Amino acid sequence: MSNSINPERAKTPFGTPVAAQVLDGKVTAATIKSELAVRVEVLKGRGITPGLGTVLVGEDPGSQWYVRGKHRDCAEIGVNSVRRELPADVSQQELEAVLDELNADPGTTGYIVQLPLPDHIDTNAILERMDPAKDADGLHPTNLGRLVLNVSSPVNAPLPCTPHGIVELLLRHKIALNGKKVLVIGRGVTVGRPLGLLLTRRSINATVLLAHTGTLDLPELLAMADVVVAAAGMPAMIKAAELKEGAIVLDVGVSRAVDEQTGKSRIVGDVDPDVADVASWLSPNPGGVGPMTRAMLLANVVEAAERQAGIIAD
Ligand SMILES: Nc1nc(=O)c2c([nH]1)NC[C@@H]1CN(c3ccc(C(=O)N[C@@H](CCC(=O)O)C(=O)O)cc3)C=[N+]21
Ligand SMILES: [Mg+2]
Repeated sequence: MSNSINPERAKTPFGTPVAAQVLDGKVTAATIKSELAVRVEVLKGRGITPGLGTVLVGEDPGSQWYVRGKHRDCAEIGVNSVRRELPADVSQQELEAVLDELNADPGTTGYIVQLPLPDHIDTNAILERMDPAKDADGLHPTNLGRLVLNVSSPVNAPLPCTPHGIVELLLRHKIALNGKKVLVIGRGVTVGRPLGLLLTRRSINATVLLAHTGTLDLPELLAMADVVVAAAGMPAMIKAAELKEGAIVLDVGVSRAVDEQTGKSRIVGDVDPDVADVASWLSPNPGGVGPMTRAMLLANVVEAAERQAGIIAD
């Protein structure tokens, strides 16, 4: 972090920069996991053990790492998990046959297909092949459709994990978005697009600006945003000087860089570290939205099992 004082910040009554408060995804995810563990016990008392299936195609080390983490998370809250690993050259038909097995397996109450899939696979056809009642990512077209129709909630259908994690992270820090201008950067199907739908619900009531690579004047939008959600995957693209004083900033993008000193790979977010000098709240990366995404996956698995057991989630 630089030592220079942002000139705008220096004009505040405080005179010197005050570091942003941390939107701590690690601590919040741990709280959510302990709440879910109680619900898992209730299900087990009724003879139902929730089970997550993961489907991993190919040997990308990053994807392998994420999937391992998901199984660890399940074990922590008493959820069973099964792993299906397929070679990178698996055919569409073979992959669909695995989904059919998981759809039919009563022990698998929810599952995910780790993305991205290899280019020769039709990803949308795969997502559509899933049983929407077992869709732990909330990415089946039926569940995305329910989000558009505003009938999804934990009661009726799963929500996509990262958008839900972002909303939950804000709620649990008592940050209300009613009437606020939220700039979402990135229009991907897993984050930006569904997040816009979630934030504009009446219960949250934000005004959403959805920016993307075709956006012409991003600085103009950044200057007016009360909240910025950076999900572009462009290292350190959000700079302190572009932001409104006191903005709330969520760093979602994940890029990797090799540390010159250690030679180790490390995570680089979309937000420049200097942003901590002007933001009122900042989600770190790592330690922010990533752990929340994983917690919301667990929530989807538990809620799917509750729906299957006829227990209504709240
Ligand atoms: N079907 C599917 N569902 C997904 O949810 C999905 C996916 N495919 N493909 C890849 C992305 C990426 N993703 C992350 C989840 C957790 C962290 C996470 O917990 N990160 C840690 C640090 C991780 C590290 O140190 O490498 C953190 O932010 O603190 C990151 C990224 C889920 N994804
Ligand atoms: Mg993170």
